[in-house]
Amino acid sequence: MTSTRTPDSPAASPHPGEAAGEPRATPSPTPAEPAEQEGAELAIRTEALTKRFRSGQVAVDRIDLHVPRGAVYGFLGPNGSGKTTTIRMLLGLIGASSGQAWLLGRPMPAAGPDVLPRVGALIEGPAFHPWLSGRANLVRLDACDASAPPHRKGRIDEALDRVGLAAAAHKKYRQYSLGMKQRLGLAAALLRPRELLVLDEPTNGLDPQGTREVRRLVGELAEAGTTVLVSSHLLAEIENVCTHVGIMSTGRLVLQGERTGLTSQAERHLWVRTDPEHAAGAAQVLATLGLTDVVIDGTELQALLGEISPDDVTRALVAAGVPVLGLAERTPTLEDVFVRLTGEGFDVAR
Ligand SMILES: Nc1ncnc2c1ncn2[C@@H]1O[C@H](COP(=O)(O)OP(=O)(O)OP(=O)(O)O)[C@@H](O)[C@H]1O
Repeated sequence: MTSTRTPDSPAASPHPGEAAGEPRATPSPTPAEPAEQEGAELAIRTEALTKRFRSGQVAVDRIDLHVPRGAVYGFLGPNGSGKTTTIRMLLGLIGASSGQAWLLGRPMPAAGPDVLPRVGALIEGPAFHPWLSGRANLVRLDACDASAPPHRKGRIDEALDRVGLAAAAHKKYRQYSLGMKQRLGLAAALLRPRELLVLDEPTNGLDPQGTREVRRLVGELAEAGTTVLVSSHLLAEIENVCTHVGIMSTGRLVLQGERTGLTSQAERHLWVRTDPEHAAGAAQVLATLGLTDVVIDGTELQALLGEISPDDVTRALVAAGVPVLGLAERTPTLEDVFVRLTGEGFDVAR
């Protein structure tokens, strides 16, 4: 289950699997690692942040995250690639084995008490009471937040409304579907304005309509000036709403930057559709022209275009007697970039 944990509340005890006796991240800045300043350009920064569990597994391997203020940063990667572990370190819920992290320009976990009230989070972990209604759970969470602004009732109703839970507000939490639980977690993160929102897999358990709503909500929050870090193992679900992305693969940050820049550098793809009798012949034509990585999937073909123009491909196919039922240059997706970088499908788990 994924629910919310407000980082305002005291940090959780170390994760059960956390390595004991390991060196932790230096909590306060040293002269060699100067503190970032309030108002720093980056809402989140890490330097060689690393987590090694007691099992010996390095779940997060020296990552340097750069999340600019005002960005919607898609923190992407297959299941098990280290996203949640990173987020838990960022929020001070588990200690780092080495490396350093700053939130809103302040070193973590040392500055947690100051900085976490300005950060909303949706992350894994039990936080809601099963026998209370969704609304009563929010009232309870809000009451624990000493720095919450007044007018609690209005804020709670507004948060429930924003995530589409107004009608189910009085239902008991244990009767909520996974998607409703997820929405309640989001509502808790939205109880008051935050400078930074950290959402771990917010679309988990949501139907396509719920996923669209989360995307819209993230867009609205960003427009209002909130920096949002949103993690997902479903690239396509989230990539369109992101201004920046960081992609994890087996604990390493393999790619980071502005989303449009990352895909425009990727290689051009061609998609062709023909009839069943001509698919193999079409593949032959593409290969002869110099296209690479030609893949046939029924009557559809995909290939890397290189420097060849789609018009030349159309002419060559027609000249070879291949019926061209469809042909398009396809904009590479982040998944294409990921697969090319890692040689793995995006849904690979380990
Ligand atoms: N307490 C723990 N002890 C040992 N290994 C752990 C622990 N927690 C996580 N791991 C391992 O660390 C790796 C990274 O896990 P993490 O939950 O950070 O991945 P993730 O990218 O968030 O995955 P998902 O998308 O499935 O949530 C995984 O291989 C996981 O099995």
